[in-house]
Amino acid sequence: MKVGGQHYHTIWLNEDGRSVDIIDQRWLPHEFRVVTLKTVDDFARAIREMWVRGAPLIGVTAAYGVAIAMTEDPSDAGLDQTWDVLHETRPTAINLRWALDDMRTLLRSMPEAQRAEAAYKRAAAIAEEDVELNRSIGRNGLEIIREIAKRKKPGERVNILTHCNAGWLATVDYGTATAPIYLATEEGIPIHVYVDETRPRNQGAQLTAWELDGHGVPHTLIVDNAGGHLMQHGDVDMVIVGTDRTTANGDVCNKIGTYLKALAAKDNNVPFYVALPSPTIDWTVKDGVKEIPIEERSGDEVTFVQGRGMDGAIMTVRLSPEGSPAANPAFDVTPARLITGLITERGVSEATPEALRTMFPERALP
Ligand SMILES: CSC[C@H]1O[C@H](OP(=O)(O)O)[C@H](O)[C@@H]1O
Repeated sequence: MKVGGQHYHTIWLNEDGRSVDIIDQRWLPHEFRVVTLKTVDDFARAIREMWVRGAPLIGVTAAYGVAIAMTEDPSDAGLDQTWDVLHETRPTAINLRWALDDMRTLLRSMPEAQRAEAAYKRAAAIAEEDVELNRSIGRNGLEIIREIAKRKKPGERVNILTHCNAGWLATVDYGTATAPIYLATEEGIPIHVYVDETRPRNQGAQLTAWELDGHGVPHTLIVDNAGGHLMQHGDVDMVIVGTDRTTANGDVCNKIGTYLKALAAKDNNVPFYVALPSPTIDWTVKDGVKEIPIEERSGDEVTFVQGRGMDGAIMTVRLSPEGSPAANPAFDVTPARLITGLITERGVSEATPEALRTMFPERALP
């Protein structure tokens, strides 16, 4: 997407054909920093410390991490070691394991001398596929926004609530939950987005707000706990969020707080949609609450917050007493029963095993 009039992806191969640049999202919205990843450990750190984040982008980053590893040690042992190092970075987004498995399966069947070139080619293809998937999700989600817009009075906006950042910063480009929002804006449909700040990492306040501001999308930043109140008062026409792993039954794992938004939406008859690129479906899992590993991040992310001081410097401050430990589960699972629809690249699916099997017959497990 455009940043200051210049088009960017979130990740790209450098002209040396080996190193990879990323937007280091830890400093947004205050600073736009690009960093170069040159070793497998650089890639692992970037994922683990959330320099890059978002399920699709984590997968693409890992794919390039495998590619650079093949320039260092293209042996089977090197490939397995790289798989292990990158896989242990973050446990919840299925795209990480999907991308690592995709790369290892491809490369294992090849002579070592051909692995590096093939790996970069495949990583680039996965990145390009992500952009196309998101464009399709955008088109399919746009239909929903169009239908809601038809029911609005002249001059009224379609009010959309989103949680965390499932924007172009969570993918290579376009985003998943934001793709329909961008297309609706381009089409001239009057929309407005309520952006959950999304404690504790504040992906909404720092990333989604920055994205929407940069693209002229009307939006209002709200605290995470305001969404239910807004829905009770008819101020939200639809909710659209992303996902880090969706089960074969349609349960959706996403950033912590998503489940509570879905409960409020159900209670107020507000349609709750999930933008779901098919690589984020884990066909091996049925019950999301019981089976999806939920990342437990450092309590410091809860007890400290980063921002820009009055002097313009970026700083981190403590929020709570030193004697108060914090728990920090990074995701939760929204049961399929609370979901109106899954907006995939092939269309909008009900959140049921039958509907997902029908939409992706070649992927569903017997
Ligand atoms: C398009 S997937 C985005 C998804 O990833 C985010 O998690 P994190 O920022 O911790 O990687 C969040 O769950 C988003 O919905």
